[in-house]
Amino acid sequence: MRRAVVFDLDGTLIDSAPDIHAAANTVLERRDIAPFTLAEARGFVGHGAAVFVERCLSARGLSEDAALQAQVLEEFLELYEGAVHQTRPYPGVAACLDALVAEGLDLAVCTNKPEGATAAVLAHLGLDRYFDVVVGGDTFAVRKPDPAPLREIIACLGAVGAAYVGDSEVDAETAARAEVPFALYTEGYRQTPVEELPHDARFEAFDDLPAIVRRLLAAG
Ligand SMILES: O=C(O)COP(=O)(O)O
Ligand SMILES: [Mg+2]
Repeated sequence: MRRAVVFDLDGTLIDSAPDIHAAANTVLERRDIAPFTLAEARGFVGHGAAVFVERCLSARGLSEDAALQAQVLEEFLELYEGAVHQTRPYPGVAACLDALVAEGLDLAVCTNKPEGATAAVLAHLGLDRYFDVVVGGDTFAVRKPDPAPLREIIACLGAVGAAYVGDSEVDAETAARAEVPFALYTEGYRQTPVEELPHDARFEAFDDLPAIVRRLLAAG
């Protein structure tokens, strides 16, 4: 009986906001558009690169300019794949993934980050070897919070039980719609108070996740 743990990426396995922030500001500054703080940029992450750029421009009153939006997105995506310099896994991530693999679980990633940037950062950090399936925001026609990518991953792994681990509003909604138990990592990019986000378990340290996963999979 195969069982799987599917992870969100940005704000869950890795703290990538500093690189996303730097890439965005580089593109905006080329056009004399005022840069954002790290906290502001972090708050725009969650629905993929296109929505991230839309949110940046809309915060500067530039949401009506479709041509500008397309150019900024194109330049942002060019920088995004190499945006790995400041990105780090959260503390305890590798040891946690080792422990889950040792328990015989299949691991996968379901992120809204573009597929190319996802592959690049996972390889850069040596995390790619853990995952049997990796789905990005542009892998399918739909992305989270549509439940289809998560469901597709679980079907593709042939898993009879699964848990989803993520940090955000998007992840909580995805898990609920896919009817998959959800563990919320509380140290990521969520904007909503923890109590207001539906979750089956929550954790602030990756050391605690193997026991949580065991409990969620036993209950499912
Ligand atoms: O890149 C994003 O907007 C979100 O990425 P995530 O789904 O891994 O949190
Ligand atoms: Mg996330």
